[in-house]
Amino acid sequence: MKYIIKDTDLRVYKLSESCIFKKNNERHGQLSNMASGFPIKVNNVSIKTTEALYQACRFPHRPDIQAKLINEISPMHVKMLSNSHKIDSRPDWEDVRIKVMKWCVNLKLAQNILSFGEVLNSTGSKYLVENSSKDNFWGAIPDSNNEHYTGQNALGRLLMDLRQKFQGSQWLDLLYVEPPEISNFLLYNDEIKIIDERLNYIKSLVKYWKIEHKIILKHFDEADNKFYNLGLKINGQKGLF
Ligand SMILES: Nc1nc(O)c(N)c(N[C@@H]2O[C@H](COP(=O)(O)O)[C@@H](O)[C@H]2O)n1
Repeated sequence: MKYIIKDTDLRVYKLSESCIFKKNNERHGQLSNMASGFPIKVNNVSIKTTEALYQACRFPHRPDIQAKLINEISPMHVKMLSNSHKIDSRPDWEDVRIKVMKWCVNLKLAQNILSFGEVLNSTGSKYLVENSSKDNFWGAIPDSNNEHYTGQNALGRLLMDLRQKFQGSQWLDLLYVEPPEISNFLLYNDEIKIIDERLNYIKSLVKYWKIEHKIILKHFDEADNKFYNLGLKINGQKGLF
């Protein structure tokens, strides 16, 4: 099922059917954009959280603000800092923010495919819902008993969509992340292009195999070379896995 998000779309989620996430250190907290441990690299710039990446995308024409957001350690401070510069947001921000968020969470998975993939898998088929006290756009607001959550839950729905793709047969395609189709998608004045993590994924598997199975190392060395050559050939092309 696809989670197409429309502005008028309020939904009600039952606690018993949902994985509710809020704080990083609570259950399912790793689904939050504020969660650390899922670093991202874009145009060779290291970014600590999806929150920092998402907020930096508000200001493509202000690399100075992007740098402040990216260098900020606390993701909550990132959000507050971004809020303080809201007036400088790209003029079409409201129209493009869902596409940007989708790209951010895709990248979180592509660059942390085993760890974040495990987080997504651990939620089974439950609804994913960001618990927010006041934001019923990205999240959903609990009732007084914390039993029902009402909101558009845009972030949760993007994550459910991502989980569904991750659990499908084409999941390796998620390693090939195309930028959202929007103008001026820039980091530090440089255009953000396709991010292809397929070769890195293969290398990480080969590294894992070498550590875990030293005894059959020579076979994997041979495979490593083959994969590496394959990787060089496939670099930049879609759909070859
Ligand atoms: N931790 C937290 N506190 C809140 O009050 C929130 N609204 C959220 N939601 C997250 O904030 C990001 C969206 O920011 P904008 O409102 O678009 O500036 C996004 O990561 C939501 O998941 N989180």
